[in-house]
Amino acid sequence: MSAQREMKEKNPWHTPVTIIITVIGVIAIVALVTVAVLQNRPVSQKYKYGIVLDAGSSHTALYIYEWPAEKDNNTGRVEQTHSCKVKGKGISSYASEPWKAGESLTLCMQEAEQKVPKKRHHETPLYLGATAGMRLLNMENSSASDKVFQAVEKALQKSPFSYQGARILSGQEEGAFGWVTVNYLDDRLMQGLETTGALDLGGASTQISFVSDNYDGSESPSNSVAFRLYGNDYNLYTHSFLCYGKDQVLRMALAQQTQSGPRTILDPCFHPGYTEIKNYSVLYDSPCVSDRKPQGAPVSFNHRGNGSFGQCQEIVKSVFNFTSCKYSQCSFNGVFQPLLQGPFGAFSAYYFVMNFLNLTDTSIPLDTVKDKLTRYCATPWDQIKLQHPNVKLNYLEEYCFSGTYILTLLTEGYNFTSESYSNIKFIKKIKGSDAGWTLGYMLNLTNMIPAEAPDSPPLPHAGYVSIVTIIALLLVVLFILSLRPLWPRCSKQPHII
Ligand SMILES: O=c1[nH]cnc2c1ncn2[C@@H]1O[C@H](COP(=O)(O)OP(=O)(O)O)[C@@H](O)[C@H]1O
Ligand SMILES: [Ca+2]
Repeated sequence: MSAQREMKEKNPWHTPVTIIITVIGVIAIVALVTVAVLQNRPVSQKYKYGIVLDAGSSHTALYIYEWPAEKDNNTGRVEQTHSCKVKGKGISSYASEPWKAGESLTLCMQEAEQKVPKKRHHETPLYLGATAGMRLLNMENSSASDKVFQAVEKALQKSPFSYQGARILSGQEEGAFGWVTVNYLDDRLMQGLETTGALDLGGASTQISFVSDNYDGSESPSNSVAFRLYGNDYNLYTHSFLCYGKDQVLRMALAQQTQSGPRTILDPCFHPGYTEIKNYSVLYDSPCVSDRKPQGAPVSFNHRGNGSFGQCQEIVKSVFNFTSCKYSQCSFNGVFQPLLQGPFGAFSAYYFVMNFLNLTDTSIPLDTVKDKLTRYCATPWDQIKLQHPNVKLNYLEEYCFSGTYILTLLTEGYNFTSESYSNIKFIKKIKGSDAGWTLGYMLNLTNMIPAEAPDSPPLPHAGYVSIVTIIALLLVVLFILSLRPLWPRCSKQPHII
């Protein structure tokens, strides 16, 4: 027998029994690990969708949200994937021809059908929420607002999505859901971090919402919204000022200047050289000013600008009432407001206006901001038009007024100081999703923010797989070692024979 052959015969690894056992063992381990990996792999990307229509006073916008299908309950991973701006004005402007309100939504609804995968259509919830424009129409003419809703419902019921209803949000809901959106997108809720206040400026109303340590909801309970989210309790202060959106405040400022029924006004909130003929009946056609329409006024007036920030601010201040406050402290119009606290995100028209004016940087001292706005307002209208040939004139003419209103609302109305002004961030989007009430509204209606913190698996996926693999390998080694008593017997057998 050669030395080589002897070695081979003595090597226990080379006996058929051991080889078979080892091969079976290895196959078993490979199978175990494969099953563990496959079983625990996140399900290949399947998404769910939700659609919210924001029927604002000035226009309607459609938002599509998306989240991983197996995680809808707890992970804070809902994102906006698409938005569509409905052509034309807000639904409340169709009071005299309601069917057009429904029709106006068609293009965006068709777009949504393209964007959401077909097999998900039937399970995709679709909501419409209307804000201050419809609140005002409902106050003014509730049958007209009902007809607008009927028309809108009819259009939305035709869609392949799971239509969940159209309704007017209360001011508290609008404020609170805006706050939920901002804090959800910033991952502040799940992690229980200090929250960000929300400032929303619309065309017909404006909202302020924040958590303040010295507010427990007992003073002015109508301004309080209590939440339990991811195991944390929040006592949110929120208030919505109807008629204090920028379009309605502009009406109030013009009403203030046309009380005597003049044929011409020289408006400091508009640029020098601006001149437009405006109709009294159009100006006063809103519940925010209708009771102040001057008797015996002519049909129209010549609206001329003289561009003075200081004088404009005086007019804007006159739309706030500071005379009475029955609470420990107030913002304006006798509305309770606790001490401002923490950072704030200011979105919607706050952002559009301040972004246009290049004033989104709140580290610039407030006095410098005012100086810049003073210079902007004093710039002749012709020059403004030349500098911004691509900006729609109906927006362009109002930025001096809107900028003045925003600074006045923040400082005189809400009591931001030159110090706390820097706590404000003017924002449009957070991580790709628009700041606004729509996301918070959908998260609430789909129960996607649990009251209690979700149970998280004790190990991350990779850790779990590694541990299973290591244990399996250990078992193989132990198994092979356990066969040791067989080794000498097997190798001796040929010698016996
Ligand atoms: O590009 C823009 N520049 C200036 N203002 C804008 C722009 N886009 C939207 N806005 C304004 O933002 C406001 C949006 O208000 P919205 O229609 O949401 O009313 P609501 O929230 O009071 O119901 C309106 O005043 C609208 O004119
Ligand atoms: Ca709005």
